[in-house]
Amino acid sequence: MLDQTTNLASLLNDPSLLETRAYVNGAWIDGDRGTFAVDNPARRDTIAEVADLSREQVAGAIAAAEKAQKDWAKWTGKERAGVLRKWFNLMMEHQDDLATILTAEQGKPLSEAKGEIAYGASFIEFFAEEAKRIYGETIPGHQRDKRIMVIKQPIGVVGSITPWNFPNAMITRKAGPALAAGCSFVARPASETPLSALVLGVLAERAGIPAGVLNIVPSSSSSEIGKEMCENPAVRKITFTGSTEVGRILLRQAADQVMKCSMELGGNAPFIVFDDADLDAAVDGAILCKFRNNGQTCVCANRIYVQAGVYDAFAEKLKDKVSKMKVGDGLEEGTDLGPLINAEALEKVQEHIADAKSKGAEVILGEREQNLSGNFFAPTIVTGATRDMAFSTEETFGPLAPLFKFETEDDVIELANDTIFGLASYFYAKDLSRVYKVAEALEYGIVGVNTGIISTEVAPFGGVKQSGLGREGSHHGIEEFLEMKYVCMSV
Ligand SMILES: NC(=O)C1=CN([C@@H]2O[C@H](COP(=O)(O)OP(=O)(O)OC[C@H]3O[C@@H](n4cnc5c(N)ncnc54)[C@H](OP(=O)(O)O)[C@@H]3O)[C@@H](O)[C@H]2O)C=CC1
Ligand SMILES: O=C(O)CCCC(=O)O
Repeated sequence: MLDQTTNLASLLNDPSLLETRAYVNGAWIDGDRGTFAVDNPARRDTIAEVADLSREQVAGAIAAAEKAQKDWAKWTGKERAGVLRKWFNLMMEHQDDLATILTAEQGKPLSEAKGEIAYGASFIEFFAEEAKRIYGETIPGHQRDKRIMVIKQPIGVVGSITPWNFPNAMITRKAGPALAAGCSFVARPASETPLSALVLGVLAERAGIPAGVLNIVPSSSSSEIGKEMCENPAVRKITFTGSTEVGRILLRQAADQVMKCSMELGGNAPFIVFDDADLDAAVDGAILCKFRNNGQTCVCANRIYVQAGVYDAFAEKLKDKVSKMKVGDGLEEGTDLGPLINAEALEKVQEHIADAKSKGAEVILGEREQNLSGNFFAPTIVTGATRDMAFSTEETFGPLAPLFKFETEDDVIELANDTIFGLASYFYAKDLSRVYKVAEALEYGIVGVNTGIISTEVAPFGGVKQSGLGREGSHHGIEEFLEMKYVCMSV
């Protein structure tokens, strides 16, 4: 455990993995703006001071990435696959240390952090394999003397901005396909969780990824760095995960350069339990889906709709299981729910509960702030949720499960789709025709049927409506980092 007398490095098998300087052009550098503090959300104390890069330093990283990309693009797919594979192996070899660093700065339980490292590494493994399969195409010519060939080429320098909720996997899900495609990468991690990003730089260097191909640029000024990435003509693509609000800002900024953008933005996932569902399986699925990462996931259930005939039984079973979940420091054995990321996140959960109560909802479990020193909050269930309550339209991003009652399939589809978001959705049902109809009717990029976990490197992750643009993961994920060129030959 971390306390006043134990520092983070002493908890690691390989303390040299803990890096606080930025990684630019293969060198570890200090920030022109000094350092900024990284806090442990379980104790609210500072665990590291990290290099705070200026906008000019990030411009330098972009210039280095532009230069390095020219050679990297010439490597064969198999050569790129070789070093990416080494990077993957190193992540898995140091999985325990990477997870300890992640939990220390982000808060999630160590077992979940280990899961995230394996999940994050899986994108590097998957896209290392895809590096060899960037196929073009030939098209029969439109005239007798014409031959048409389509080739795929790396888009160039990629600017990446990622959030704190998955400080490892959100970077690897972007860097894996980018590097496999032959792009170079400048990553600006969330200011709450830069250590998990920097350790990826340490391992990339050890794996032999050439200088300048991967750059990690922590900075306390996200807006300045976002502007540099959008305004610098060397950057050809922005890839972002975070709130829809910031996604809109980046899209506006990127418009001036007509820059390609991938956006993984907010969600407001409905989780629907029909009366023919296996209720115990639905309860287990809801717990995984709602409380993973303490509800701080854009694919977490935000609204739980339960059909009238099974509403009370579902609420009772859910309450029974959730009441046994242990809240505590993620580094302690047996913790199911760690702290929330910061005080604002805690306030948002409290506001959503207060709003719901003022409109008639009943709290059947939780609500209290835990009697612990960090950003802890007890998992909370409210019944009697209605569409005028704040969580109907806004992501809570915390451990609050609101239960809405519905009568018919048509009603719940209308309710579920009544949002500007369209990332993940879930439902539990057995009737086959219902399963098909509902899966087709949900206006979401992802539908989980009889499962609460949908994340995998082999499937295309992404949303419709204001949840974003583009897909990450699967063979589709690499297309986001490639340009198509059509070559017309007269023979
Ligand atoms: N889709 C998802 O996975 C996520 C969704 N969210 C949603 O967003 C809400 C707010 O969370 P929050 O962390 O504030 O999300 P943000 O969208 O504000 O932050 C995500 C990333 O964007 C950076 N950022 C913030 N403002 C700018 C800007 N103007 N230009 C460039 N980069 C910027 C942040 O930097 P910095 O770290 O310095 O703030 C962070 O790295 C959550 O409650 C949740 O609803 C949040 C995180 C992930
Ligand atoms: O909140 C996010 O954007 C990350 C989703 C994590 C996952 O891939 O499951």
